[in-house]
Amino acid sequence: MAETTPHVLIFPFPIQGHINSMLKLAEVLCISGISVTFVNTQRNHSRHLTFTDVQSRFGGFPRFCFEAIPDGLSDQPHSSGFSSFPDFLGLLDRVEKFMKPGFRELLTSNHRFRSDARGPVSCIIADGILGFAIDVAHELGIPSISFRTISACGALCYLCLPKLINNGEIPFKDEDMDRLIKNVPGMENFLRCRDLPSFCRAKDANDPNLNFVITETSYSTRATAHILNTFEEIEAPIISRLRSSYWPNLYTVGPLNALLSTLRRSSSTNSSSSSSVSVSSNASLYEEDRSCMTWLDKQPEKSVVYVSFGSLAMVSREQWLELWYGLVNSSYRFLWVRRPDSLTDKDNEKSQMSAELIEATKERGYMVEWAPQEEVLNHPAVGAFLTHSGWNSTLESMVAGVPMICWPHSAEQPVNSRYVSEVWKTGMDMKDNCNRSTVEKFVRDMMDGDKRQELMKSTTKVSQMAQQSSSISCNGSSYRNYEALLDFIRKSC
Ligand SMILES: O=c1ccn([C@@H]2O[C@H](COP(=O)(O)OP(=O)(O)O[C@H]3O[C@H](CO)[C@@H](O)[C@H](O)[C@H]3O)[C@@H](O)[C@H]2O)c(=O)[nH]1
Ligand SMILES: C[C@H]1CC[C@@H]2C(C(=O)O)=CO[C@@H](O)[C@@H]21
Repeated sequence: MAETTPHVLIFPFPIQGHINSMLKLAEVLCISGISVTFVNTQRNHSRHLTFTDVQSRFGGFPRFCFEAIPDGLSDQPHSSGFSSFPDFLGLLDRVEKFMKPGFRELLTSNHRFRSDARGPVSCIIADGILGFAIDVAHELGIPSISFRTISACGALCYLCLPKLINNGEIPFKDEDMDRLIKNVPGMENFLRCRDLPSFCRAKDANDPNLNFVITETSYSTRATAHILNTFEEIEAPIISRLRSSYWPNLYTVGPLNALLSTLRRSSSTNSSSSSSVSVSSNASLYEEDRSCMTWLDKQPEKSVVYVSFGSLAMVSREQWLELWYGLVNSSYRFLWVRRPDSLTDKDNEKSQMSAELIEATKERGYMVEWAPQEEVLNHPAVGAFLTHSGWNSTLESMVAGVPMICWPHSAEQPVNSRYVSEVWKTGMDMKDNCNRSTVEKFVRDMMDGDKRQELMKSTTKVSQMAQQSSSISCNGSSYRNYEALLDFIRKSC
């Protein structure tokens, strides 16, 4: 009997950091001959068509298609949508009112997939915080895989939150943020109160954001299998504990940016077609300003600090100015991404800018609203990354071999920044500090201090491990795990 080609439906939480990693997984599966349907929201699908080359990127895969479901934004300007953390509860409301029924309708309606030449959906890969998608999969008898797009260390912290509450470790009882946390196994010697996910700083155990992540994380344990965008060598003890205590059928296939590059190279070498392999993996919901690449081309090697805080972080005018003065006073060059919707207080920012700040910025700074980040991190002029420690940014910096100065904002970023500084030694943690003298000191220490030599040794080693994990010739751990995931998906259909 002819082997049936699996038809996998992939469904991300509708924000940049989740879409990027899940669209990379979609392409990886397409290269392996799997039929893939990628479910976007209508707003994000429209942004992808406007700001990216996703149509040509997936045009060579006839068994791939996008589907777009309602998001409650159709009557709002194109620029609106979820792009700031305070709007999180507004987004959750739209997930409940529009995405949940829209997803169910997509899966249960006849006109969608029944006539689809690719055959019915045989496996659903849903974002680890969209628990309702697991319910729909169970109702339809379709195997479900939960893909949590954060680090393994972040995921373990979330899974341990009920225990932290039961043992009185959260909410915090006093102001001592350096007290060690006892109830996250494997982190007892270095994880402090201030390093826990930002939701743990809630004053009330019934905080809605805290309860959302606890509920969705517990939901995810019902999936048939789990995926993480990480690699065994960087988080081995945590991954082992996740498998033994929570997610026995766990596939670690990251860094997905490295795995995708590997499979693209392998595919273009093997395929007889001369079609050029897409090099872009841009899934941006904003327009990239590529002028920064021209500016970088004019800068000396390893001379630039790249500054970006992801797609959700909100920064006050006071924080911007402290960062700005710190960067300028460090005397190093900087490329700064200032997402247009990231300022909490837009008015009279210019009034605070002194003439010397403006002059110094012209001399050695460059600012864009959104950059081709992976290309920037791999540019020879970039010597360090001042980041918010979002997991995609952290992985991208690791693969590129760029050391990080971490200024975490929200979610599991504080856990990531603690691991970067204390465990992986691939950067420094500036957590809870944003004054100009601290920023200046961190940049100087990073760019030319003795500390840099030490950090570059471990950063280079981690970069090599990340590349090897997805290497076919090295039979890398993530490549092996990806092959095992493919086997699981093929047996599911
Ligand atoms: O100018 C820019 C800035 C960012 N990026 C890309 O945008 C993504 C940002 O993702 P990430 O670094 O993970 O940050 P967030 O957008 O903040 O991601 C959210 O989702 C992540 C994955 O779940 C979590 O780790 C974070 O805490 C959460 O804030 C990355 O792939 C970047 O390459 C660009 O392409 N251009
Ligand atoms: C808006 C944030 C709530 C938690 C989500 C998340 C996760 O998967 O745990 C990481 O950060 C954000 O993307 C989401």
